[in-house]
Amino acid sequence: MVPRTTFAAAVPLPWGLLVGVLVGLLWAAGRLLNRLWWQPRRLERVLSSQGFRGTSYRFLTGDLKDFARLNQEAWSRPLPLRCHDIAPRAIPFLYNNMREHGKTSLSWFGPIPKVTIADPELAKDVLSSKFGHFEKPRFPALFKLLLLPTENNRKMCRINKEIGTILRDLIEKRIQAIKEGESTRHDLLGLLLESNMRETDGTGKSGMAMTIEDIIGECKLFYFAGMETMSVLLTWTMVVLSMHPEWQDRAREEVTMILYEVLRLYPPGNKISRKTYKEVELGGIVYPAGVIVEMSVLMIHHDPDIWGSDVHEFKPDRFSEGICKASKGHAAFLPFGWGPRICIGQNFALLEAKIALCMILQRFEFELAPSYTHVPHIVVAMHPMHGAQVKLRVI
Ligand code: HEM
Repeated sequence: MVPRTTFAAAVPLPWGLLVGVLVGLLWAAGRLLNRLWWQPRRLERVLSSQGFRGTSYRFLTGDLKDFARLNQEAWSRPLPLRCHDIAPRAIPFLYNNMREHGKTSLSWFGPIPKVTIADPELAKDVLSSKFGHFEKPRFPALFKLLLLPTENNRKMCRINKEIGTILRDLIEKRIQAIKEGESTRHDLLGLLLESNMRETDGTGKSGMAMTIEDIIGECKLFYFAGMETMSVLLTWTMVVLSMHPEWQDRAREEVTMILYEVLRLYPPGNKISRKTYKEVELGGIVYPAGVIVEMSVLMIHHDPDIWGSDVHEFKPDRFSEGICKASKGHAAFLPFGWGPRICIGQNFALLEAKIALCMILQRFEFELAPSYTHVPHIVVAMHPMHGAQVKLRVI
C-alpha cells in the first residue's frame, strides 16, 4: 500500500526565510524609529542643553501643521496698501517663533531640526564657510515621492523629458556650428561649449570636461535661478512704484537705489538654507551634524535694530551713500547671498532690471488697479499672491 503524505510534510516551512524577513522588518522599523524619534530627540537635547530656545519636537510632523495653519490665516488677510511690514504675513510661523524665542531660534521641519538665523554676522559666517561643515540641504525622501506614478508626477516627467530633448538638440546644433568654424555668438551657452571643447582638446575625452547631461543641467540651473527671481523683482518694483508714484519721476533719473530698496523689502529669495554636515561651532554654540541652518534674509532686511525705526518704509534714498551706510555699518543686505556661493548672476540681474525698468519708465506712468490686493506670498520666490494688477498710461 502507498503511504499517505500530508501537504505540510511534502512542503516544509521556509523557516530561514521567515526569520530573515522578520529580522529585516525589525531592522527597518528600528531605523525608521531612530530617524523619526530617537535622533530628533537626541539633537533637541544637544541644542537645548546649550540654551537654545524654540519649539519642541512633535512626532513626524514637527511644526508643519502650525506652519500651514498660520500661513492659511495670514493669506486670508491682505495688508493695507503701502504697508511694507510684510514678515508677519509672508512668514508668519517664523516671525512668531523669532518674537518668542529670539533672533536665533529652533523649529522643526518634520523630524529635522531647523535653526533660523536673523543675525547678519552669524549668517555671513555660515555662508562664508569653506570647510564643508555646511552643505546645501537635500531631501532625498521628497525626491522619492516624485517617482510615484501620480498624474502630476507623470506630467512633470513628460515636461522634463521634453525640455531635455529641446536642450540636447540645441546643444548638438551649437557644437556642430562651432566645429564648422561659426562664432559662438558670445552668449553663455556658446562660451560654456567653447571652453568645454578646449578642455577635451579635440580628442572628445577629458576628465575635466562636462558631459552633455552636465551642460543640460547648467542650462536648467541658469534658467531657473535667473528667470523667477528677475520676474518677481520687476513685478514688485512696479507694484511699489505704483504705491509711491512720486518715486516714478525720481526713478527716471536714478534706478539703482530703487531696485536695492525693493530687494531689501521684497527679497525674491526670502531665505538661504544650509545643513550641518559635520559638528560645527557657530556663535558659541556647537551644532551637531544634521541640523538645517536657515538664514532669514527677510527678517534681516526688516530688522529695525539694523536699518533704523523707518525699516518698513519705502525709502530708496537710504542707499544714496551706499549699502554699508544704509544698514548703519552692519553689511546686512543679502538679496544675492554671500560667500563662495553668492549669486553668480547678480551683476547681470541688476543690469537687466535697470534696462527693463528704464524702458518701462521712459514710456509709461503707472498706478495700482483697484483689484490689486497686497498679499506677499512665498512659493520658492516671493510673489504677489493674487497677481500685480497695474494700470499703465503712455506718457
Ligand atoms: C533678482 C535677481 C536674483 C536674485 C535675488 C538671486 C538670488 C540668488 C541667491 C540668494 C543665491 C545664493 C543661493 C545660496 O547661497 O544657496 C543665488 C545663486 C545663484 N544664482 Fe541668482 N539671483 C538672481 C538672479 C540670477 C540670474 C539672472 C542668474 C543667471 C543668469 C542667476 C544665477 C544663479 C546661480 C547659477 C546661482 C548658484 C546656485 C547654486 O549655488 O546652487 N541668478 N542667486
